[in-house]
Amino acid sequence: MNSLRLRGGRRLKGQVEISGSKNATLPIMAASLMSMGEVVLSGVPDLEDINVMSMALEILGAKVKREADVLVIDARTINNYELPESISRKMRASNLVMGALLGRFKRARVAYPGGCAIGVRPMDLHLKGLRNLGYELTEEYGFMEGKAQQGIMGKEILLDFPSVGATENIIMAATLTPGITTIRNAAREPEIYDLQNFLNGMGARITGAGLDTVQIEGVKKLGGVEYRVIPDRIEAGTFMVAAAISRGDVFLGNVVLEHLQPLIAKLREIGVEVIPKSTGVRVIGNHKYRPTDIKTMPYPGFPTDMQPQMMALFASIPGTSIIVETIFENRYMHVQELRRMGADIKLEGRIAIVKGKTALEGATVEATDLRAGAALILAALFAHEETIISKVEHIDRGYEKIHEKLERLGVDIRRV
Ligand SMILES: CC(=O)N[C@H]1[C@@H](OP(=O)(O)OP(=O)(O)OC[C@H]2O[C@@H](n3ccc(=O)[nH]c3=O)[C@H](O)[C@@H]2O)O[C@H](CO)[C@@H](O)[C@@H]1O
Ligand SMILES: C=C(OP(=O)(O)O)C(=O)O
Repeated sequence: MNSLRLRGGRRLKGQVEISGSKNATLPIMAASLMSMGEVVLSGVPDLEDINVMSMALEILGAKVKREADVLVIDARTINNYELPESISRKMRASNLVMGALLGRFKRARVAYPGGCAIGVRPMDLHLKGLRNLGYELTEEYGFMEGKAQQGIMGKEILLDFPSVGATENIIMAATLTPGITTIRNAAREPEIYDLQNFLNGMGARITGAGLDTVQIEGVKKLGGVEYRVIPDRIEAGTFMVAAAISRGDVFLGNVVLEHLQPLIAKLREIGVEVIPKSTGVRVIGNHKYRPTDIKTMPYPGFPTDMQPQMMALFASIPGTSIIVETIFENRYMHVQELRRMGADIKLEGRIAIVKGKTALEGATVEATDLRAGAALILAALFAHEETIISKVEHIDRGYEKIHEKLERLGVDIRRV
């Protein structure tokens, strides 16, 4: 198992190129299963989660080839609609093949997904939505099994909560289901909009993604497409916070500023200078930050995937900042590790009270999940002495070559 050794105290300086979005690529890869042509994806990040999704597609019978940041997927030959537990358990996003397989075969058998220990993460909203379309869904022996009933037909579906994955699974199944499906209270994340654009590129008829009502007119068949995925807004956000916490000066290339608005607003409130440029964004830190509050919400609210990183930043700002985590009930695993580094954080249910300090101390800590690991890297940039972060495999799920990118910005970091 890998660890990262990181010596804090340096101001980050220079330029970093943001990779393609993990959370956009994963549903797009799943949706490729419905294509009767060749899918060529570019801007695909080199990440463990992407490798797992590639394996899932291959197990289902697709051919997947990778060259640099381009992935070529040929699903014309797939003949299997069952995803075994050995692969499903490796990550939460494996559940996204469900909607695609139902669309393509009108049958699917998918073992319950695994993923980070940030909450229970049930599948009820996915299954309820798919049932509404006329698919019969059963849950037995650790599998979700679906098949089309007579006369499946697009419908009005009202999601009880704007779940990202449920919205994506329903969009995919509805794409190859006759009639018109309308999803109300749909998730509005940029990754949903990217999925819509990708599917429409293959011949789907979807409108409204990015708003709370998405309409899908079922088509009979999808063809091939060449498509570039959007930049990763969470990787970008993490590097923005890295610039801020190290009181550095960093230019980020390959970003979509609109996707970063909830974070930019908070960074500016704190006193971080965020300067949009035509080819990216420049972030300049200083020593006069003010504490603030965040409440995680579905997009365009503040993203839960940036909550741990903001907690690290708050721990470096004298005064009291408050965090309310409303999306995942167990997304405070990083608190205990940040405390080892001297952070003063109290938890009251879903509320975290962070009393910032002028210094943190290096320690031996564990990345308990992906963004918790990112928060520890950020805290380590601010800490005196050396921090050793174990279980880096969690961080590698979502950050492409993170130690190399940080090293180029002047961080004293080693992978051991
Ligand atoms: C691969 C990917 O894109 N992952 C992202 C996706 O996860 P994911 O799609 O799993 O997140 P959801 O939006 O579905 O989950 C949000 C909340 O809804 C609950 N829920 C969800 C589905 C369901 O059927 N029942 C239910 O109760 C979850 O337990 C959670 O508390 O969106 C999350 C919220 O922005 C992000 O943190 C993840 O990084
Ligand atoms: C929670 C995340 O991913 P996943 O949904 O794949 O667990 C994340 O990207 O922060």
